[in-house]
Amino acid sequence: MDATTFVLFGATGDLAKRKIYPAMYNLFVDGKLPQAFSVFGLGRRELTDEKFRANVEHSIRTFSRRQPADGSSLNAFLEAFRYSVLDIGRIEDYNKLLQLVEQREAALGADPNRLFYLSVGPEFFETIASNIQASGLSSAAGWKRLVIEKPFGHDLQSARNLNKHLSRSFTEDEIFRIDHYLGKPMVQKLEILQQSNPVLQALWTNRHIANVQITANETVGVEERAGYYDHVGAVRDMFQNHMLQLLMMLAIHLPNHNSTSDEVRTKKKKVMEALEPLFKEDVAFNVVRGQYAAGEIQGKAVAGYTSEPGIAADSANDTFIAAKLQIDDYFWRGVPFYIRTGKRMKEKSTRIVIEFKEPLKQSSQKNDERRIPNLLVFEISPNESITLQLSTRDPQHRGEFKPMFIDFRSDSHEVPEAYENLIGDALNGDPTFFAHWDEVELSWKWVQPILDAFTENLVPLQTYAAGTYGPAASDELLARDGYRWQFDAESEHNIADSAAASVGEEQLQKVTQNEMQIETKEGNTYAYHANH
Ligand SMILES: NC(=O)C1=CN([C@@H]2O[C@H](COP(=O)(O)OP(=O)(O)OC[C@H]3O[C@@H](n4cnc5c(N)ncnc54)[C@H](OP(=O)(O)O)[C@@H]3O)[C@@H](O)[C@H]2O)C=CC1
Ligand SMILES: O=C1O[C@H](COP(=O)(O)O)[C@@H](O)[C@H](O)[C@H]1O
Repeated sequence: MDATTFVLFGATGDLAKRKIYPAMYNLFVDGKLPQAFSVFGLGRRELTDEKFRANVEHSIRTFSRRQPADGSSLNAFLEAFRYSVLDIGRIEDYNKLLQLVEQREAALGADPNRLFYLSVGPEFFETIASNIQASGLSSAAGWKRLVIEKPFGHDLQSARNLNKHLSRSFTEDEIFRIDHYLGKPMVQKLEILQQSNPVLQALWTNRHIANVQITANETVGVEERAGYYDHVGAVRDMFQNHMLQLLMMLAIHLPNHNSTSDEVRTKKKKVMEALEPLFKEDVAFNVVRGQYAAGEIQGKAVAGYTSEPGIAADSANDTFIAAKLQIDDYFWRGVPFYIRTGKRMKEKSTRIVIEFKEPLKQSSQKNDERRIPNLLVFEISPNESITLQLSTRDPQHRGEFKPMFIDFRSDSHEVPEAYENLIGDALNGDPTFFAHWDEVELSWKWVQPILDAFTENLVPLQTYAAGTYGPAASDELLARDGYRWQFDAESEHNIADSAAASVGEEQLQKVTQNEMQIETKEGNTYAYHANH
């Protein structure tokens, strides 16, 4: 891997502490950092190198999925870290930084490849990019990359302005826009699973798929981010970026060979271009806008959104959004995609559910409660799993339809954090799992009528009690088409619970992480296995 100087703006901030340092440490343990590697942490606070390293160590000990086995390997890692005071608006600080960086590169005999990571508020992105260029930090003979955190713009116009500004200092190939959902291992697996699996390839069309449901539910509320969140809401915070990226990753059809990042991006762009546009007048019919009221989560009473510290009592900000989208192309025409995301929901779960069409009509009513749909479920977080729910019934006795589950679960300790994948890719110069400008622009373009409709109050703000699955209107959005949200905690998503529910608790013989056996009253044994 190329020698790299990692220049971290916002080195004293929350993201660096909770995500970036632990991710770097895990890359180091896995031997995925360059041999010649230096980190320059930047912030206004006065810190010595020693204090900075102690802070980094603390963050690793608190947040890393792996703990240092011995001091010497941790010290070898920390040796790469240096701190420099820098005020983003002061060009002199960049000039001073350039000297320090050059000295370090000379000491290591390393090529001047520089990765600039902007872990600061979005109001600073343009100034930093300009000052990096003006100071000469980016004009050395090596490569330069700009890794930029979200949010990328506040609406379509501001995103375009930001991109125009950044492109004065960095080319598109040099800009790595982080969307941490793209770093989640299960999201990355979507691409590989589809490419290497003829079963999935054959199923991935409107001939077999009835609808797709994409959920990102959180139990947390606004936390300490009132100032930021009350201006963005669920639509900007989650929907425009993470949720639409999940949609793109699910809906792309890739060629039968290892795709290049250009191929992936081109196909993702095609998905966005084929999304049926939503007109402002139609938003109320296709989009549900919600805000949490007081309620209870896991037995604990929680406040409503407008009673949260820093939120105005009359705030109409959305903490929940659900929407129906349609992709008008050969593969997906006629398949509704339902997307929802919300705070203070009943459970933390990010998942994609594919509901297949029913070959056997069990009932003339699509939304008959007894119906057992065939589902493929990608559980993205907090735990990773892939579950195939098959509708079946005992062939001898021709009883009721029952679900049968084939379930794969990953060992959570072995699963890398999203930031590990993304920082590793940025160091390698692989842009596959970063958001290209075309995707970002098309996402904002699609979302803009929703923003306008919310601003003009064309969509009623529905309240939902904290600890639920959102407003009733979210269920109605699907019920209208004869569907319902699948796999919520109170439905069949726990393999053990659901197996017990389907055959009777006393018959459940054995459930391990990857294997389950059920013996029915008739003496039939069903074994369900996870396939590694
Ligand atoms: N925290 C999170 O979980 C997530 C954050 N993000 C994004 O990451 C970015 C950083 O967020 P977060 O770490 O939470 O923010 P914090 O407020 O915790 O940290 C901000 C950082 O910016 C530095 N900073 C602020 N003003 C200046 C200045 N004028 N000159 C130099 N440095 C400055 C601060 O350093 P100092 O005070 O020492 O000057 C601090 O290191 C944001 O874009 C956010 O949207 C994205 C996803 C999740
Ligand atoms: O980007 C964001 O994501 C988090 C949710 O991320 P997850 O990895 O825990 O699913 C969300 O809480 C936050 O509001 C948003 O800015």
